Amino acid sequence: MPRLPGGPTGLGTSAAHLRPAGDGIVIPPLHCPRPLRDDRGLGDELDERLVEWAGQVGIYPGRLDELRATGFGRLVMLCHPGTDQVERLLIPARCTLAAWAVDDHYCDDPGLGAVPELTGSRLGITAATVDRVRLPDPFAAGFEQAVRDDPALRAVRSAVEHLARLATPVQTARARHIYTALLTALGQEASWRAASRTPPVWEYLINRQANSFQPCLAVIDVVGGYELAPQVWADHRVQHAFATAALAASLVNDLYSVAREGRSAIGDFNLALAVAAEDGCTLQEAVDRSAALHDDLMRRFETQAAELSLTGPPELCRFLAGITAWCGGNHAWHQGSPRYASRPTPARSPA
Ligand SMILES: CC(C)=CCC/C(C)=C(\C)COP(=O)(O)OP(=O)(O)O
Repeated sequence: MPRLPGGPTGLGTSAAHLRPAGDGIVIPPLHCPRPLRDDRGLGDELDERLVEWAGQVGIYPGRLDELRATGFGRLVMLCHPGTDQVERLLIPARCTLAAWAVDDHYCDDPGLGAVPELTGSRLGITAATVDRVRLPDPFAAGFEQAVRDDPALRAVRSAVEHLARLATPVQTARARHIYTALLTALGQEASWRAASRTPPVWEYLINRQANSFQPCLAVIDVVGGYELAPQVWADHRVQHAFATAALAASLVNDLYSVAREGRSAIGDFNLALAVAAEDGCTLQEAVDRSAALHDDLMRRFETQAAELSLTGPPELCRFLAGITAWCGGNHAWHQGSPRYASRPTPARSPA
């Protein structure tokens, strides 16, 4: 693991102060861009619309006030500064919330019905929902009934349908593919949980590469109203830069959720917990090493993006700038969302 660097430097570097993460753990300042906008009114409007949608599909029953306060709409407002069109921003907002709902309802939160023995089976059905699987009759009816009966599946289907209305077929296929890889990785994590096993750091990082914000980054051009051509997307250098940024952004989540995941009732995973187990160091040292890895990845992405932007087509430059903006918004959101506050999350609201 890289050692802790000397702190953030340079233009656009976050000047975040040391932040308590609970139990006396402190998150060091991270090398991450600042968000390009913070429009609270727009974030609130998106949150209201998301809560309305969540109520319709039935996710987070009894927790809609907590959901509003978590601010997934605010996250999308911060991460996609190129538009203030609510309907357009609701496309990634629904996809993001549906992914989080699958994670919470199936994997992480027994209060929302997560049962470790059922996780693999549920994720498989989710993948079929993402992929619009078409079964021959009479079996299709059973699958359709399962989707109708399950709030997380209803959310996934609705989010992907909304996406497909705005996205090109190429973009929709890309999003479906990445979403399915996320579900595979959630299954890998579920097997660690079932075996009460903390993975070695290398295996954790393989998982976190796909169990990550890749599905959010993959729709940046959809929100922007342009299309990254399939041959550009398939370029291994573009894939590398994309994966580097997605992993860095997911390590931001790991850092800010150390306290939350440490007090999980069902067992949860993050890089610092894996590092502490492997290296036998304190949790604070593991957090510092995780932050250093985040910073290393962000700098790698900056170099990769700069090189690709020199020679790539305009859409690629725009996409890479979109990833940078997304990372800045993601960091700002994690700093402020009550989901990651060291205090317990707000009490449940009535259904
Ligand atoms: C938004 C999206 C694509 C989410 C899918 C997976 C997911 C929920 C994350 C990458 C966030 O990480 P984690 O599961 O650790 O989230 P929490 O710390 O529980 O908020």
